[in-house]
Amino acid sequence: MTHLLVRAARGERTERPPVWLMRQAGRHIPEYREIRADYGFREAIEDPEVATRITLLPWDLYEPDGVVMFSDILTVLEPLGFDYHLESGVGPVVENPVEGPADAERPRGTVAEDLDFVGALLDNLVKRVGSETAVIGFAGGPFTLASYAVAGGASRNHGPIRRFRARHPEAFRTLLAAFADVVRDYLEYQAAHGADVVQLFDTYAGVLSPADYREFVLPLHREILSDLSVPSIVFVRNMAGRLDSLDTAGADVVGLDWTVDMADARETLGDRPVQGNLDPQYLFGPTDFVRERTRAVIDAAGPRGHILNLGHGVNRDTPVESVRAFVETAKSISR
Ligand SMILES: Cc1c2[nH]c(c1CCC(=O)O)Cc1[nH]c(c(CCC(=O)O)c1C)Cc1[nH]c(c(CCC(=O)O)c1C)Cc1[nH]c(c(C)c1CCC(=O)O)C2
Repeated sequence: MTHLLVRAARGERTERPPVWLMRQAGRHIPEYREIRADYGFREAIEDPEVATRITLLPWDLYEPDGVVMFSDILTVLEPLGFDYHLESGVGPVVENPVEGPADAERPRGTVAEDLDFVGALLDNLVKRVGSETAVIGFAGGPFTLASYAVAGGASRNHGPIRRFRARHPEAFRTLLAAFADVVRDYLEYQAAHGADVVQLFDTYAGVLSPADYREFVLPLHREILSDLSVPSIVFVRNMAGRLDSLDTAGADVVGLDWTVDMADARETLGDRPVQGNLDPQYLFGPTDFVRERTRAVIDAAGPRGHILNLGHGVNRDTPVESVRAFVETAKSISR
């Protein structure tokens, strides 16, 4: 059986839109917060049994059309030669950030060895729910990873990596290319372990000027995504007005944030399958409002090649009832 999510990713007409949520396995779920009281963030990610339990929390609550492996985009920093941890209240911290242009390339590890816990997690998921729902893998994109690697953590408007691009364009290019090589290996590794679909989160690449995105990042997106052995989704925020660029990133599906009007996106992108794009903050409104706005997204996207999702990750403290209303709206459709 081909999963509904895969059929939509290929651009088929579906009887209803498949639905999942970015960051569905996380802090909006009370049981997640309980598990995290017993395990550190990296401990949870690196223990395949704990990561399996966390991945399946939203499956137990909502039965979405895909389960996204519980992991983080930053895990791949390890084979790239960076150490990191998550600091509560601060966010991710990279302990040995890029020091300068000479530091753009470091000795690299191997994905299959350094990230063997991800393969074990995917094996578990395929065994447990693979016949019922799609298993979704993912990786961070080169720009988003490089932003953390250069700034050493979250940064306001990604100033450090943008300054690095201005001062050291060749080192910037080398750094991104090294990241892209590992990311491609990593996504193929996930496909080999049974991921049905993979998503590239280059969430922050939209802070670049259109010309810089086209020159430095787009060719790498193509290198990563073209000819992968499973369908792929590309997600970059703040690309309203330049979806034509994103359309050529090599992905089967273009992810849309909530600042894009779905009907406009359809006009620009033609037959290209799309994913999105309800504003995650709408889930803090009344459930009738959630249903109505979700229905509007589904109607604007039409019956062919649409994966219903939020326009970005689900926020912490989002009511479980709202997420349920969102998923049920997709499931109630029959066409
Ligand atoms: C930039 C980025 C990161 N991580 C990710 C991105 C790209 C996409 C996006 O912007 O949403 C992607 C990500 N992070 C996580 C997933 C898991 C799968 C899913 O449910 O979608 C995915 C796909 C789990 C996580 N990753 C993280 C958590 C929270 C961990 C916790 O506090 O328990 C989860 C559930 C930690 C993390 N990791 C990162 C950030 C910014 C944070 C939050 C820091 C904070 O606010 O405390 C880096």
